[in-house]
Amino acid sequence: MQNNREIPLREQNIVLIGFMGVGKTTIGSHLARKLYRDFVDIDQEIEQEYNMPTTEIFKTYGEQRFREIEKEHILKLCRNTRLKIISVGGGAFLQEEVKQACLASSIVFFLDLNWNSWKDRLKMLVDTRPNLQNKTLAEIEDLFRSRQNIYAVNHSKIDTDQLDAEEVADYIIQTLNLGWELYQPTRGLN
Ligand SMILES: Nc1ncnc2c1ncn2[C@@H]1O[C@H](COP(=O)(O)OP(=O)(O)O)[C@@H](O)[C@H]1O
Ligand SMILES: O=C(O)C1=C[C@@H](OP(=O)(O)O)[C@@H](O)[C@H](O)C1
Ligand SMILES: [Mg+2]
Repeated sequence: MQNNREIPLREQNIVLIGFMGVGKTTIGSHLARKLYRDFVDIDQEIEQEYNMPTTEIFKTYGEQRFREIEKEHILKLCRNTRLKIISVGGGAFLQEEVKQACLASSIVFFLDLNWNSWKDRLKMLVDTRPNLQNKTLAEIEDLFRSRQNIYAVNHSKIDTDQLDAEEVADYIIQTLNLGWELYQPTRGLN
């Protein structure tokens, strides 16, 4: 496993985590464009591999199989790549090995959103998120709250409540620039 002490800070992958619908895919693609990096969305990779949407993969093969494929994709990226912007699904950090691999090899940003803001997005999410289907609002709130502890260990938490996706991406870039300059300054290198 690549360890983040072996990869220069400025070249480490950036991994976005957080609950379904907080904006990992949208913000990740803005971030990649703004930083001139490749964007990898793990759900999109899996959907391409299986040539079917996530909902169908869950129905046909089950969530357990989805988690195995998800783990394979993420571990491979952690081992073999740098300079990527990676959006992982909201359940990826349920797997301890995935969480540890990301934290060891990459800079992990937790996109936080409060429940009140999140629930306004439910309608537009439910058709494409199998883990939101056939649940009451109270059950979804329980899932939302119980998932928070898997995101609690991260390198930086971004409060996205008051920001649009582009603003979140800009804020992440400011945070990265501060960290990069502090820990691996470019001044005096040439
Ligand atoms: N900061 C934001 N403010 C408002 N809406 C957003 C924001 N980020 C994402 N969205 C919207 O929320 C929905 C879910 O975003 P998505 O990027 O698919 O989330 P995730 O990948 O975390 O599941 C999309 O319709 C997207 O346009
Ligand atoms: O949290 C989850 O269990 C899931 C989140 C989804 O990704 P997003 O977080 O991008 O919606 C996707 O991986 C799958 O539907 C399962
Ligand atoms: Mg997504």
